[in-house]
Amino acid sequence: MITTLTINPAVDYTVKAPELRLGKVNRVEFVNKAAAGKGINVSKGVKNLGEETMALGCIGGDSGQFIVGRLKELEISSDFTWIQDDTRINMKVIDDLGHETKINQLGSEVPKEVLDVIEEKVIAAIGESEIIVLAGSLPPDCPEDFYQKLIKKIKEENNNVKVFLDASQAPLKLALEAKPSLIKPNLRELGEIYGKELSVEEAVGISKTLVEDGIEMVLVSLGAEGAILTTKEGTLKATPPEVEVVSTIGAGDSVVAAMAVAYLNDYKLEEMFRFAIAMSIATILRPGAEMGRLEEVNQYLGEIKIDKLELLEC
Ligand SMILES: Nc1ncnc2c1ncn2[C@@H]1O[C@H](COP(=O)(O)OP(=O)(O)OP(=O)(O)O)[C@@H](O)[C@H]1O
Ligand SMILES: O=P(O)(O)OC[C@@]1(O)O[C@H](CO)[C@@H](O)[C@@H]1O
Repeated sequence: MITTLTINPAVDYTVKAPELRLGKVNRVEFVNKAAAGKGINVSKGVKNLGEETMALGCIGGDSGQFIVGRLKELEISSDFTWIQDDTRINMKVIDDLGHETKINQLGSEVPKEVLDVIEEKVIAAIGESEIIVLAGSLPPDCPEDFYQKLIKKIKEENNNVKVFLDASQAPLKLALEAKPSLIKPNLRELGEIYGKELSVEEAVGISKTLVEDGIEMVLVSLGAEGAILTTKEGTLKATPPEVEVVSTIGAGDSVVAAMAVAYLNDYKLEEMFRFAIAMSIATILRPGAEMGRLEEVNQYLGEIKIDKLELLEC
């Protein structure tokens, strides 16, 4: 079982406004409404790839009700903790030039008692979970070391459970000390925690250091350029085919979902990475935060080019 935690979920409204004009009335072509937030997206991806998943987190109001209802329809188990305030609504506006403008709310504050309950639920889920995915931003006023402390607690409880982390900024930087099993920043996010813009070569260097420091897998996503994956075995670079993108929203989450499914099923590293990048292609051909499906992933596996960049001596 792959358990996900989304401490700051969202309902995503993705609209297509062909010629987005600032300060004008924009009429939209379509609306896609989705139960989202990074961990929830990972659960949707895991389910589409045929594995069991449980979504944890906190939700509130009508948007919270929508998320619960949608996950039920998708047959995804969830055990959310309710808060008084509404779950946020995130707007994504896609135009004809392929720009994706994302307007993400900060989210509702989560009382300390609720954070404690959620932590307890994560710890309780360890028994039946091989992998726990912690993903997305933290809500306002949530301590920035939330992920760091939670990873430490999970490891104290059971050192065999794998923790995959998809976070950014201070929560990611602080969590590195707790040594999650996998991190998946994009190139910009990795640069942010080192205070500079990074080249891919610099990202490989940093990934090697992180692996030497005890993080098992560092996957840096590079948008249309693909991704790099560094482990003790070295660094692999995946290059996806050129495709006509529908929406890249949730592409990173789909990579995390597929890495988790492949890890659970003991895939060899190269096949795991190929599977994850094929999943991202299946996902970007779908609207909004819809995740790719297994049959589509299988269709793209052969089109992902994997190169070995170098061996890492640890
Ligand atoms: N324009 C594109 N063309 C081909 N593949 C893409 C494109 N954009 C993204 N991808 C695929 O999706 C993967 C993840 O994308 P990206 O690096 O944008 O993640 P991200 O920034 O975490 O995204 P998000 O936060 O929206 O989930 C990439 O590694 C790549 O395989
Ligand atoms: O504001 P956060 O928590 O960083 O990201 C939230 C979010 O942008 O991430 C997903 C795509 O990865 C979307 O479904 C969602 O709206």
